[in-house]
Amino acid sequence: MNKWYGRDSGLVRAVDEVDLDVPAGQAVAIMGPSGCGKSSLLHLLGGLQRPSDGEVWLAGRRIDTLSEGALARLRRDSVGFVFQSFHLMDELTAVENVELAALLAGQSPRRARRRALELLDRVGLADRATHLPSALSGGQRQRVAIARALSNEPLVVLADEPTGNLDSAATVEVLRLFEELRVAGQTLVVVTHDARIAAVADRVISMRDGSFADDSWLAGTGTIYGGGR
Ligand SMILES: Nc1ncnc2c1ncn2[C@@H]1O[C@H](COP(=O)(O)OP(=O)(O)OP(=O)(O)O)[C@@H](O)[C@H]1O
Repeated sequence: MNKWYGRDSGLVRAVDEVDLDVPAGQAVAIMGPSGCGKSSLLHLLGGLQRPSDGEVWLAGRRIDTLSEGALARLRRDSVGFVFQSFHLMDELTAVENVELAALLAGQSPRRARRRALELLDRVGLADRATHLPSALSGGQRQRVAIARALSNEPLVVLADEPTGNLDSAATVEVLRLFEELRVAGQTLVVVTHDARIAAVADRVISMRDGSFADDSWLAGTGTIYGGGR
């Protein structure tokens, strides 16, 4: 698939002829210098952007041709997003942030609350459930964001520089969580500059100028991304 921005002499080939299969349960780290297309690729995988050319298949379903509404539902119900700057709602407590995502994904209020509390417990923040994000450390905020990303039981968690704003100790906390998710069989795609995250991934892809310069894994049968060709 391709993602181009601009045109003519201003054309940027942000994602250039990339062919990616990700089997269920694989933890993938995408690395590479600034501007090589990592975020653009992640946005294509999450249905946040459409490819300029080519197809995106998620769990056997072609997603790049979905309507805006269907794409929004797919993101809400099937994808967990984690961002560098957390993107929590400042006026909601930790548990409310997680709960809201579960409610939006269609869970009943009672189930959404129970699931939110379970997830906060899973990320080690049961005792911070009623704190506002402003009363949490960066690492704690990112762990709330990871709990939120899991609230819809996503097919895949997509993370864009999840430790980019964290100090070393907080990075280790988040690293430990990703490792737990990987062991639990959660499919993960993480864009990162952090070699420590890459070290716990099953597969490391290095990008250069929109293409894969290196891929530590030899493609087999695709079941999460790919499989549509
Ligand atoms: N909306 C846009 N319009 C025009 N060009 C864009 C747009 N988004 C990204 N680009 C360009 O596409 C290329 C890839 O950008 P992208 O953000 O995917 O790279 P990245 O590897 O994630 O970078 P970083 O590590 O700095 O976040 C860059 O040259 C960037 O300037």
